[in-house]
Amino acid sequence: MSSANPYEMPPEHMLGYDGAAIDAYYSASLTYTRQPLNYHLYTLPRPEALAHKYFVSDDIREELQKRSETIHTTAPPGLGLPEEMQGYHTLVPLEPIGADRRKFGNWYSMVYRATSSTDGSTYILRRVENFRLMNQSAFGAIETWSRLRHPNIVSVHEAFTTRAFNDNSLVVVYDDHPNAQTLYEAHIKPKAPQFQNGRLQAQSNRISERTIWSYVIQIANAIKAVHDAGLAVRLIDPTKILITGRNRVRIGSCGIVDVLMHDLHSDISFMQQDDLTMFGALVFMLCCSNLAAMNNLQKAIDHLGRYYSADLKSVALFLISKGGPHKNIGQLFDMIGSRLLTELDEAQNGVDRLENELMSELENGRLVRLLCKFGFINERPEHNHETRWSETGDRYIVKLFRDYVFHQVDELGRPVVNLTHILTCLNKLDAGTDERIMLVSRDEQSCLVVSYREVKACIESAFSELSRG
Ligand SMILES: Nc1ncnc2c1ncn2[C@@H]1O[C@H](COP(=O)(O)OP(=O)(O)OP(=O)(O)O)[C@@H](O)[C@H]1O
Repeated sequence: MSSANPYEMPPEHMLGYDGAAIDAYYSASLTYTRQPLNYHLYTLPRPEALAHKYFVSDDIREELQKRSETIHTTAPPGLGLPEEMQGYHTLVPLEPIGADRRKFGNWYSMVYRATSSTDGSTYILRRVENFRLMNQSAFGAIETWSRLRHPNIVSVHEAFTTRAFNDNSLVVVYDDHPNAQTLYEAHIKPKAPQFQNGRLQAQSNRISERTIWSYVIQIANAIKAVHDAGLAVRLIDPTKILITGRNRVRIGSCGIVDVLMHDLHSDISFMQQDDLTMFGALVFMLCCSNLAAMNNLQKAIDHLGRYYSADLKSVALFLISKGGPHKNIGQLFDMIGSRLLTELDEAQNGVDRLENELMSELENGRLVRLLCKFGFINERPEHNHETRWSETGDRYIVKLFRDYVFHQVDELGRPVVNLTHILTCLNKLDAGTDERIMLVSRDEQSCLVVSYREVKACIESAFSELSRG
């Protein structure tokens, strides 16, 4: 009896995967029009009671699909962007060109997504315009940053200067988190009013206490890792912290200030103290939904006290207080107490949820392999000088089975388009069950009763004949 497990089959039975046939470094000149995707193309609403799922849930699929679409978006022509630069191509600006621009210290900066020619992945390039590097040692900190990997920090890859933009630009390269939003965009930027109950109503930006704690814990965790590595974040601002998934925040733009301010030799512990103050200001800005919250501290404290817990207020005040040289990020964790456990619970629940989602996709690859085998065999115009190879012998049964799976019609002659039928048939075929089915030819002149086990054997023998050829 043949094995029911496709992974135990000898290699020639496995479907070949030719990595070289796929161009990972897709051509920069490739432009095409994207058709809007129907994200729910192949899932119908299912009764909740059906515990077993075949596909990952629609909202996760849609989110991941949108990220993938974002990665493949190209820039409109005529922006005058460099074609290629230090191993990166297909640059796409992530901010509107020519819009109102805030300065990054003394400099203007611009953010692009670009594809690496080395590994085919996309990265984020933050370019600082008109920056002249005086001393190569300014890149020293970038090396330390690039070794720091942390779940709440956008990883730094490398930095270089370039004249590709027709000026002297500094470029720092970061991990790409497609469709990330900054904390500013998500929580502070005023939202357009919306119609509710027939009236145009202002949208509140207030963040729940639970979410604020989650942000505080994640950012504190990142700052601790940075300080432990002997570095300082130096830029903690709602426009530079990204939300990269559900509730997940990461500090972005790390390392850039170290290069820009390299000549101003500051004491690291002083800069680390500064991080805590910036972090405290961030908490006030988020709680008040206002970038300028620190301009009127008393008002900000009153607001925080009115809408949030006393514990959160203590944390914010601790961070902005002049605590002396011994004040450090570790002390914050003593104040957070059991909220850390709540965060841990949530994170673990999140992993469980995703693992369950992953389980539902587990079988897809197996079924695709089976479908590919069908594709290799059915309607093959010729094999071994036999033009009717795919219509004769075992292959005839494979053809009838293909019709049984895909080409059934109902009593009125309408196509049966039922995914469950296909999945059931393919799973029984893969398992090689003894259940018997009746296969009927299209002209209804011949009729065969066969078991799934027999059909499976036919497919295996036809496929191995092809693989040997
Ligand atoms: N690592 C990253 N991955 C994905 N998107 C990113 C990344 N870093 C930045 N972005 C996106 O790029 C856009 C521009 O970033 P930027 O930091 O310039 O924000 P900004 O709000 O425009 O700030 P500023 O006004 O200071 O330029 C933001 O929408 C942000 O979500």
